[in-house]
Amino acid sequence: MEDPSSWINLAEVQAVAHKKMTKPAYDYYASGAEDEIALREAQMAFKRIRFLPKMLQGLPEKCDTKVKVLGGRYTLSSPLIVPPMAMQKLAHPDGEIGACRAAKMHGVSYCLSTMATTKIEDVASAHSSTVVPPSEGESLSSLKMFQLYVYKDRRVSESLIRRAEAAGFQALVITVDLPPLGHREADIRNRFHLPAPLRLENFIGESTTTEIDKKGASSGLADHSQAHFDSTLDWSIVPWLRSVTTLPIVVKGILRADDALMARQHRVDAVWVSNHGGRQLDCTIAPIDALPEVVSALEGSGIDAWLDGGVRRGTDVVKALALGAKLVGVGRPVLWGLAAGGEKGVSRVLSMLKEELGTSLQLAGAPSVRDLSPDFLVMPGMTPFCRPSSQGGGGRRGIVGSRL
Ligand SMILES: Cc1cc2nc3c(=O)[nH]c(=O)nc-3n(C[C@H](O)[C@H](O)[C@H](O)COP(=O)(O)O)c2cc1C
Ligand SMILES: CCCCCCC(=O)C(=O)O
Repeated sequence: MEDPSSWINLAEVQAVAHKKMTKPAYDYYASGAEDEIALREAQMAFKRIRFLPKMLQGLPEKCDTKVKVLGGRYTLSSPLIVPPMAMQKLAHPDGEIGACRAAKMHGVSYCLSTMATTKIEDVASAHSSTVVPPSEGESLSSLKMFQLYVYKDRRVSESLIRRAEAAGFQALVITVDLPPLGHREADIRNRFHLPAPLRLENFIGESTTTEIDKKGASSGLADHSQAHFDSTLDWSIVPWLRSVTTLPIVVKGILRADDALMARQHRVDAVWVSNHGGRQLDCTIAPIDALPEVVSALEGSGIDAWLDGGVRRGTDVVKALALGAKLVGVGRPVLWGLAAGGEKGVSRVLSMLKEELGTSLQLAGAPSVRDLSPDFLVMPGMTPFCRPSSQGGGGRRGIVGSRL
């Protein structure tokens, strides 16, 4: 199991990573808040959705995965994104650089966390200098984005934004579902802290103390977020961000249609449906179950809906796309790949997922990700039926909302 090419699914990679990681690091990555209902539910909700595949569609040999995002500004090779995840060197010395390089090599977008163990500028230059060979005659294209936690001292946030913009990041993702930090019992029990020589590199030389690198009485994460993160944010943060940057703004952590409408009113560029991997408020709705309402609140606005949480299979990606997501994030499996095999491990995780996505599109009968729609799915509690059209050609499908 040492050789990434021997892995055949994402669950297997987690088992390899588990053996290699220290308990506090593994627990920090794997765990959710409190009883971990939201964590489990995010995955389970995908499994309750069924496909109604179309046959004999005259598909191309390889289905097209290109997507347009951020109001059509960018055409990307893949709908996949690595969401922001803190402290990637806890997994492997390749850390954020290994993960962003592997993502770029697969045409997968990458979002860097504020709480990284590698400096913004170093990640940007590693990403820019990664040369992607054309794949089947086509050049792969993806984005690099920066995720922001808003600090009580706005000068800290402003300086992070300016550094990210200067370094060439193409969008700013603001996370709105933390703080305060969720109640993560494993981290409290382990008195989680960042082991030396790892540091939160974006704060070196800044006045912000990090707390995370000292073993305290409880979780260093909770200490840091309580000391520095602004827990009083409201929608006025969007105009403030606009006053600091011209980058597209993505709001991450939305689960409700009325919040999506507020995002629309504030003209954000994308709404990222997420429950933070079940690490914040426990017992939240699964992101995939929240997606349809958010998509309908954004309809006609040109604002993208993106999604993450519980994505572990190509079929999960297809389901999210069919329900209207433009980008789909895969979180922990990337960390498991990193822990188990560094950059090569992340590369293997992304290649398995891309392969599963390609196969699932073909089996579902969709020539491209843009051809997907809810029509390919049977949602929980609904019974599919097919009836012949009155003209006798083809057939029309409907969904009866009766309970199974
Ligand atoms: C170890 C870890 C660290 C994370 N750090 C951040 C972060 O710094 N910023 C953020 O917005 N989300 C963070 N998240 C949440 C992810 O961006 C994403 O929403 C979540 O992992 C998706 O769920 P999944 O792991 O089931 O794919 C983190 C998640 C994990 C597992
Ligand atoms: C300072 C600690 C806040 C946690 C930052 C990382 C994160 O979002 C997570 O889920 O963990």
